[in-house]
Amino acid sequence: MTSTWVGTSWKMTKTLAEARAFARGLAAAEPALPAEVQPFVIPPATALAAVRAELPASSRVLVGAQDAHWEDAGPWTGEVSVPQVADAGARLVEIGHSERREAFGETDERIRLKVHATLRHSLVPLVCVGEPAAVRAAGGQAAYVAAQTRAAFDGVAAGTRVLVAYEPVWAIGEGGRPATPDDVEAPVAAIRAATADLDAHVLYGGSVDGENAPALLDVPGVGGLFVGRAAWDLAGFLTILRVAARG
Ligand SMILES: O=C(CO)COP(=O)(O)O
Repeated sequence: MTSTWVGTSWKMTKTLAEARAFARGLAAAEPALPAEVQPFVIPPATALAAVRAELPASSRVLVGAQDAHWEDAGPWTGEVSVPQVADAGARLVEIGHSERREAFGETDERIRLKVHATLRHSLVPLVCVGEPAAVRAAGGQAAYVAAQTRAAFDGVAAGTRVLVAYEPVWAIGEGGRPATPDDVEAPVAAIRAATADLDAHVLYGGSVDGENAPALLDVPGVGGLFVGRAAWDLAGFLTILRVAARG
């Protein structure tokens, strides 16, 4: 995976009409997008199939799910499984975002099970790791993300293709402080060491925008960006895709 990966999770935003409009616009812009950038979009589950349907069959844009259960089917009210999101058009499954770890009790063990479920169905896991502010204040960030990464990929076969997003919790969302390249370098090196036997591609996420994107992409070991708010409108996403190609 040598290209620069640039994607957005819409989290819990967008109606179907808004999702379709974004996807139509992205499809129209795609022929002019830089070939060295691999775009991806992670809509809410309600819009997954619609976004995929708006993109041409030949589109390079990959669509992902924000989460998926570790079992293939069964009495799990409110959940969706990997086969279901694959059926809706997902090629990626985001797993272990800090919002899910914090608000929905996502544990390292569940994340590991979800990684294995994703791989069982030949989708690519996008595992999010990142330290909370208190861990950063104590200087423990590299060890913390290395442990999260090792736990997530425990038992995964050597050479397996995976994505990891380094997303420090204190850098994400409203009130987040964007990480500096210095903040990012050691944790990314730790993630890369923890995935040395895998075909891993490491992204940075947390308050990315068109201004800070080039410097973050220059950090050794960073192979892309995972963007929330700044890419929720199409113009913002296209800006970051173009900036990433220039880096
Ligand atoms: O959590 C993120 C991507 O998963 C980042 O969100 P923001 O870019 O809105 O800080």
